[in-house]
Amino acid sequence: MMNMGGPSTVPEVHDFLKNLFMDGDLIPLPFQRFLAPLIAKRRTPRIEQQYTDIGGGSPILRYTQLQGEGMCALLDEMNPESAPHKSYVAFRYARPMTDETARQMKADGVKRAVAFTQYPQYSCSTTGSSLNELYRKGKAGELGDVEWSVIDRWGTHPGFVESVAQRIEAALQKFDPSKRNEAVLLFSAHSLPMSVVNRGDPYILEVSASVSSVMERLGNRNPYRLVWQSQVGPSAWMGMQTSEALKGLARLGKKEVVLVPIAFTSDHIETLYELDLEYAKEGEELGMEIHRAESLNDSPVFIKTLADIVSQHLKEYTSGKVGPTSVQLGLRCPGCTNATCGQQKSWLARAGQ
Ligand SMILES: C=CC1=C(C)c2cc3[nH]c(cc4nc(cc5[nH]c(cc1n2)c(C)c5CCC(=O)O)C(CCC(=O)O)=C4C)c(C)c3C=C
Ligand code: FES
Ligand SMILES: [Fe+2]
Repeated sequence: MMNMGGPSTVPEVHDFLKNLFMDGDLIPLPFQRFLAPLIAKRRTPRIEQQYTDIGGGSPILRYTQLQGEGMCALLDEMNPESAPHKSYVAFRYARPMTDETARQMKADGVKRAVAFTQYPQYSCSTTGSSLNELYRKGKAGELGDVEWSVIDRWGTHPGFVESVAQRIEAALQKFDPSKRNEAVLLFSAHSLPMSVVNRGDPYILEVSASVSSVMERLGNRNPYRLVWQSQVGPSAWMGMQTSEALKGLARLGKKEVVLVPIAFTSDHIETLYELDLEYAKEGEELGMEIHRAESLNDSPVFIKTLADIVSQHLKEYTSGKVGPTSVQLGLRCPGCTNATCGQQKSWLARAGQ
């Protein structure tokens, strides 16, 4: 289960940020090895404070382990032919990282594995970075003799759509019935730098597709927008910004809003800090009633969905109906200049043979 990860405790914030700024697939910096530790150090106090404010750390490891265990228990029943199933966590910027997990898998004698991204929608800055890391470890011989296949995106899977829709329905229940159909559904996703969007990254399209599917499932009863949050640094990022959207809606007299995190499956600093603390406060000052759709976290419908996605993948891969990755993963962004992306794709495409 691949994801970015988060610091489980406040003292882990610095290493998390350092690993993040060292990632040239996410943030290409000149003199990366030199600049990354400096930027990380400068940002650490502010981000430490944010993790302190949300209760002392990120819950992502706890939720990922819980989701993985629930998923495997279901898979043992659904796909007895490949049982027993075991989940491992491979985070990009926090422990357990890819190399640590690879060592554990080797020690356990794993011969067949599915690299399952936990980002529903694909971006080269997120899932792509995790796959590039997997490729580097594979090339260095750290992964042992494992047959890999990849689940690289699932943002319109009916189970995912259903899980999000149920969280939105629960949030809508909090409004007075007279206001319920007027509430604006404000889907919010982590933004991307325009430099990434403009090289042809598929993330914006895939997040939009998730939103359309969820709205269709909800019967399009509420007006909605997709907006973007968590810009970092001075460059141009995809907009409109979530905080600006809230102010704009207040100005237009639209005071009932449901905030819906759509690009992360468990709580993290962005839901708990930005959405709940910052925007809720802002909204209150603007006289708004804002409720947040809960993250999927330990949702049983979502855990069943994870099992369904893997079950279907295992069956289709084993029968030869699909290859080791999606067809879509095979195409590099038209503006890609990162040689690792090309090597990663040919390594993964051969991995199942
Ligand atoms: C699908 C989600 C995410 C995308 C896409 C994404 C792209 C992206 N992020 C940065 C820079 C930073 N992101 C930071 C934190 C962070 N990012 C995501 C998710 C996505 N990022 C999460 C879940 C988190 C936080 C982890 C948590 O526990 O909440 C940070 C560190 C925080 C900070 O310093 O403000 C940076 C930096 C870029 C440049 C980028 C696309 C290229
Ligand atoms: S940046 Fe998208 S394939 Fe390299
Ligand atoms: Fe990010």
